[in-house]
Amino acid sequence: MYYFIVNPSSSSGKGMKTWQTVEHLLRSEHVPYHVFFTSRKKQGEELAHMISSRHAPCTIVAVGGDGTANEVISGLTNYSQIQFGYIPSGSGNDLAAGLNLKSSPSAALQAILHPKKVLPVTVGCTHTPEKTYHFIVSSGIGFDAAVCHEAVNSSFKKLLNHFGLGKLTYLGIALKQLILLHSTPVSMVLDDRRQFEFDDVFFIAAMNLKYEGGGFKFCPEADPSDDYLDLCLVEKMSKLRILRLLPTAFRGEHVKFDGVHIYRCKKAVIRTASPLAVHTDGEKAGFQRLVTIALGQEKLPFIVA
Ligand SMILES: Nc1ncnc2c1ncn2[C@@H]1O[C@H](COP(=O)(O)OP(=O)(O)OP(=O)(O)O)[C@@H](O)[C@H]1O
Repeated sequence: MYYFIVNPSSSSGKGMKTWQTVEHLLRSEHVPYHVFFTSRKKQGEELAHMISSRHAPCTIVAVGGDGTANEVISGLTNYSQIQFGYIPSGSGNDLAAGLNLKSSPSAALQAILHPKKVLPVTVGCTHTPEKTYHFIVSSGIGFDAAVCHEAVNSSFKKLLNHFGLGKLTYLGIALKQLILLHSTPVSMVLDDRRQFEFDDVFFIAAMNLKYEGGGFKFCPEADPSDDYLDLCLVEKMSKLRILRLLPTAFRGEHVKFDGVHIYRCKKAVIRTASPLAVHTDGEKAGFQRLVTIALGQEKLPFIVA
């Protein structure tokens, strides 16, 4: 049985149109399915938990943006008994880009109905003193997270989505956030043994996939099935230099800049001198001075082709 969890309001209403296309195809192929629509935050997580604990074995499909995929994945249990599918209809769509998923709803659905490749994907966990959050794309602290915090309720995002340009939201807000940008001392321990101290850091992005923020290829070598997180740490530099760096990050060429460091680890403990914004898959995870970002143990069977 196929269970669909649909965020109708993703990408400013595009989610409903995407679902209508998908439903038409399901009916024309006489595929048995159940559909649930989310109407508020966190409902995707609750639905995913209910379906995976009561109805496995089954295929669970999220229809929406990266935030919806994040909620559904956060709620899933019984990984060995389910297959996860994703039909992108969001603003940024970094998850689809990172896994090379089909972007058209009909092609994405065909891949889910007739899977040729199911990738065992490791899900990440960001532990804060209050709560543990999950992520599949990335989790970050500092500048990139401040951009995500603003993008979540942005009317600019709604406007750009209206013209099919939602991806540019993050770049636009990033340019604005540059004005507010500040750095902080950071101490970081990787895998309980490699210790680093930095005087001034703008942000750290822990990447399971290559892209975040609507296409910034912060960790060009990130691979969701390799059991490692790739970290991109950007030290303080002039704002003019950041302005030059950001566009190169779309091609992953920012790694050549002095002050940009790439690490690979299974666990990162990050302490900052002042509280900084934290995100998981673009969703808010508060302001924190201490986070532990790590990969989980289990692998989620993710239909990728
Ligand atoms: N019916 C709803 N109305 C408003 N918000 C919803 C609804 N259902 C879910 N949400 C919330 O909307 C948030 C954003 O949704 P989603 O990520 O799918 O779309 P998006 O923001 O357009 O895309 P992206 O994350 O790729 O930028 C999710 O965190 C989810 O909790």
